[in-house]
Parts: sequence; C-alpha cells; structure tokens
Amino acid sequence: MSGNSSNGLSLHMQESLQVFQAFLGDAALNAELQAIGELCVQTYQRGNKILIAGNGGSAADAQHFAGELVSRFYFDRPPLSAIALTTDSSILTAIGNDYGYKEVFARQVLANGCAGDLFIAISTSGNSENILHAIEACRQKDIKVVGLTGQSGGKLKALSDHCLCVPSASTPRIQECHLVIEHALCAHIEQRIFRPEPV
Ligand SMILES: O=C(CO)[C@@H](O)[C@H](O)[C@H](O)[C@H](O)COP(=O)(O)O
Ligand SMILES: [Zn+2]
Repeated sequence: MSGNSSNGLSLHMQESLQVFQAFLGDAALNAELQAIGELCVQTYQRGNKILIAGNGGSAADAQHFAGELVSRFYFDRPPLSAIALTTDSSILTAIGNDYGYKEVFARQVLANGCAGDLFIAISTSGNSENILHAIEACRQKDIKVVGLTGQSGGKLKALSDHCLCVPSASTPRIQECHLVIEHALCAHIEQRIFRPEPV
C-alpha cells in the first residue's frame, strides 16, 4: 500500500481539508454559522418547525438533517419538527408533472409551511430554480430563509436572510462542508434546547 498522500484519492481529502481550513479562518463565516444556530434554536423555542430542500446530493443532505432533528443526534430527547421536502415521490412527481420541476419545493412550502418556520435552502450553485421559487413561497408565508451554498452564492445569497457561502467552487467539496455544518447545527440545537447551561 502506498504511503503517498498526494495520490488522486487522498487529494480529495486534502482539498476538502483546505476548504474546512478556509471556512474556519473566516471570522464572518463563523459569526454567520453562530447566528444561524441561534435562529434554529429560536424557531423551535417558538414552537415552529424547519423545512429543508436541495437537489441531488443536497437532497440527501436535507433528508439526513431532518432525520437527525426528528429522531435524535447525540442523545435521547423529544423529537424536533423538521420536514425534508425531497422525500415523497408521489408529491414530487405530481407537482413536477402537473406544474413543472421548478415548483416541487415551492408548492410544499405553501402547503406545509407556517409563519415563523425556517427554510434551509441547500444549493451549491445557489441557482437551482426550484430552490429560488421555494424562497418566493417563503416570503408569502413569513418564513425566514437560511442558504447553504458555495463561494459565489449564486442568486441564493441575496435572497436568503442568512447565508453560508462555503469558500469553494467545487460541488462535492461544498457538499462535504455542508454536511459538517448540518451536523454542527444539529449538535448546537440539541444542546441548547435540551441541555442548556445552568444559570
Ligand atoms: O451530488 C452531486 C455532486 O456531488 C450532484 O448530484 C448535485 O447535487 C446535482 O448536480 C445538483 O443538481 C446540483 O444542484 P445545486 O447544488 O447547484 O443546487
Ligand atoms: Zn449525520
């Protein structure tokens, strides 16, 4: 087995590590992550829920994130309300077939979103049409929007209330950082709501 750490396979890990280091070195990004963590906590403290959507690998992220909120992350505790808008094939195919793919998330926001909920929009380009349409639906329903995207931010950056632009232009590298952000948010939410520091 080769000990060469610059082969093609480990290059992916080196690139990923560089993205994480660039993120950690950016004070504004870290402050924004903190603000988003608190926004999630406040959403649950008000009795609201979190809606999450993305395409491709980011659809998997949306489901992963919602699963850990509804079920558990580090410890047993009451469930937290979260819906991934990527999971119901009947809903997705009905809306896609009858209204077009760009409406698949927006219509679910209109159907299931309530004022005070939080929408987490995951798009590495920031330009996926169905995500941008979902944000328009959020505005109609008084739902705040958190964007998870890449370094350009695309159109998502300007349309979000809070946005984390991972400092990379590579879709898989951005997604890898998104997953760590999602885990960090799960851990923060769980801790702050169910095991707050004694005063
Ligand atoms: O997972 C990957 C690549 O790592 C792909 O499936 C990727 O998610 C898809 O190409 C998406 O359609 C990209 O959409 P977006 O992130 O630009 O909104
Ligand atoms: Zn996980």
